Order: sequence, then structure tokens, then C-alpha cells
Amino acid sequence: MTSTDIATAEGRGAVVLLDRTRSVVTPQLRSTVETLPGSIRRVAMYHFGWEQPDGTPATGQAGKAIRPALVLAAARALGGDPHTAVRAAAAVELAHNFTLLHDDIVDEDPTRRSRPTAWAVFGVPDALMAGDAMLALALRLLAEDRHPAAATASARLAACVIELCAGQQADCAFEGREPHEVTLDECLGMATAKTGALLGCACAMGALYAGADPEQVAAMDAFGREAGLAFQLIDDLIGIWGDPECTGKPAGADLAAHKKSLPVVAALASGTAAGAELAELYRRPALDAADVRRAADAVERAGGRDWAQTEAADRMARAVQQLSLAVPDLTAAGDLLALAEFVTRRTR
Ligand SMILES: CC(C)=CCC/C(C)=C/CC/C(C)=C/COP(=O)(O)OP(=O)(O)O
Repeated sequence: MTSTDIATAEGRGAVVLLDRTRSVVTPQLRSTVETLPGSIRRVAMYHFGWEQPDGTPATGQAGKAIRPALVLAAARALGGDPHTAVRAAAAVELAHNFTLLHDDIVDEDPTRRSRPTAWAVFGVPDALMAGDAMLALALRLLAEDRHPAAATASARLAACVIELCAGQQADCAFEGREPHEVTLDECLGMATAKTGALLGCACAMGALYAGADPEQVAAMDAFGREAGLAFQLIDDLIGIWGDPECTGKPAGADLAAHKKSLPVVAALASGTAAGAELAELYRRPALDAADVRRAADAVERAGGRDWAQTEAADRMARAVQQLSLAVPDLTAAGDLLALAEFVTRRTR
């Protein structure tokens, strides 16, 4: 296999690139997860869709693999060999899945990737421990990697996970505040930490594995963060208006959970009558299906949906600007551009 086989989607789009990434990274990911002991292994194998809860084989969705694709594509864009970054790509995906396992517990989400969440099947303690073990696996993969960039990449991933935890903590703290008390700037900062940081870290790790200089690594990180914020904005729109067939979650799930997502906070901050209507709905302890539809309509009328779409496009423009600092000849960065474009037009 050549480096072209593993990280290029030129002319074929991000879907092909993500497929190729999964075909290269999944064997590393799976063999790493299979080293886990007993019931922790069982939970992790179920979470990735490789096994049923009883341990029999399954063919469920394992995730889109956006972050490992970014690692490989960033390495390639800067002249590195993506094959040398496969462990790093698997490490980033493990860290991402640690956050998903914990996030589902915190949010009490019943479904992920169109099946019951790990905590809903195995209970909170087992899902919690499987998440912890996944993070340890990520760091072990890097510790055992003999690539010269592995130690720096490991420190970067650890710092990123701390930032993710701070972002998640801020998100939880927002839930306990009155609707109008959360500002849009606070919310953008939270989303950058909770989501943007890991996409930035994935790009920076790819750059490190390509032997890039510190300025290029920083620009790659900034590219990933901006693209990550666009990704979160689209995720928030999907959380309100996503098709349950595609998302595997009930319509308006984020509104029913009173989430102060970016379109919601933009609507609440709009000073419009629709924003006030939304605030009134959010003060109710529980929203039925009709309330959820009214809340979605209020977000739209208050301009939250349009704002999020415009902001996502703006963040993508900033991402491309940063990318051009890391890779002045953007024709070498076609895969990264394809992935960035993919995250803003995805439906799940
Ligand atoms: C510390 C802690 C618990 C932090 C929580 C961070 C967190 C879960 C942020 C949300 C990020 C996000 C949009 C995930 C979906 O990714 P995706 O659509 O790429 O998922 P996939 O892998 O299923 O495709």
C-alpha cells in the first residue's frame, strides 16, 4: 500500500477518505481494544459496534472516523507518510470515544450511533470504567510508538483532554443557569474547548508526525479548532432539526433536554419576542413533543438557526485561512479541505 492509498480523496470526496481511514485505522483500534480485560473489554467492543452485549459479533456503526482522518490527512499535507501516523490516529479516536462514553452518562443519553448507549446497556460504573480505560489505551499507544514525534504528540493529546474536560464542565455548569444568563461568547468558548480542541489536536498531531515546524503545527491546530467549531455548530443544528432516521436520536432531543446549545443561546440573546418565548419554554421543568416543536420554531424565528449557519460558514473561512498558513500551496491540502467541507454538510 502506498501513502496515496491511505490518505487521499482527491476528486472522490471525504466519504471515500473516511472509508479508507476506517479500513486502515480500525485494525489498530480493534486490536488495541481487544487487550482490555473482562467486562471492560465487553463494554468497549459493544460501544464500537463490533460485538453485541452478549459478546457475539456485530456489525454496528463504529463512528465516522473524522479525527483519525484529520491526523492522516494533516500528515500527508505536510509531506509526511500517513502510515507512520496510524497509531496516533487510533489514539485520537480512542480519546474521542472516551469522551463519548462519559458524555452519554453525563447527559443520560439513551442512544448513540443508532443503538442503546453503553451505560444504558451495562450500567454507569462499567461504562465509566470503559471510558477511563480507553483514554489509558490512547496514551499507551503513543507511549509504545517509536516515532520521534510520539512523546510530543502524547503530551499534546493529554493537554487537549484536559481542555475537553474543562469544556464539558462549562457545558454542565450552563445547564444549571437561567436561560438568559449564558452569553454567546461563553458558549463559543465552551464549544471550542469541548469539540474544537480535539479536532485541532488531531491536525496538530498529523503535523508533528510529518516533522512540521512549530508555526505549521500551530496553524494546523488553529485550522482544526475553527473547523471543529463549525462541526459543533452543525451538530447543534442537527440536535434540533436532524432527521431521527439519520441521527438515531429523537427529533429535537437537545431541546427536550433543555440544552443551551449555540443556536439556542443565539436565540435567547436575540432580544426578540421569539427569544422570550423560548426562555419561557426553557423554564418549564419538562417539555412535551408539542413544546419541543414550539421551541424549535422559536429558535428559528429568533434567528438562532440562521446565525448558526452563518457562523459555521464564517468559521470554515477562518479555518481555510489558517490552513493556508500551514500549507501555502492549498492543492496539497485537498483531503483536509474535503474533510472540513464534509463536517459542515453532514446530517448525522
Ligand atoms: C470530557 C468529556 C466527557 C467531553 C465531552 C466532549 C464531547 C462529547 C463533545 C461533543 C463532540 C461531538 C460533536 C461528538 C460527536 O462526534 P462525531 O459525530 O464525530 O461522532 P462519531 O465518532 O460517532 O462519528
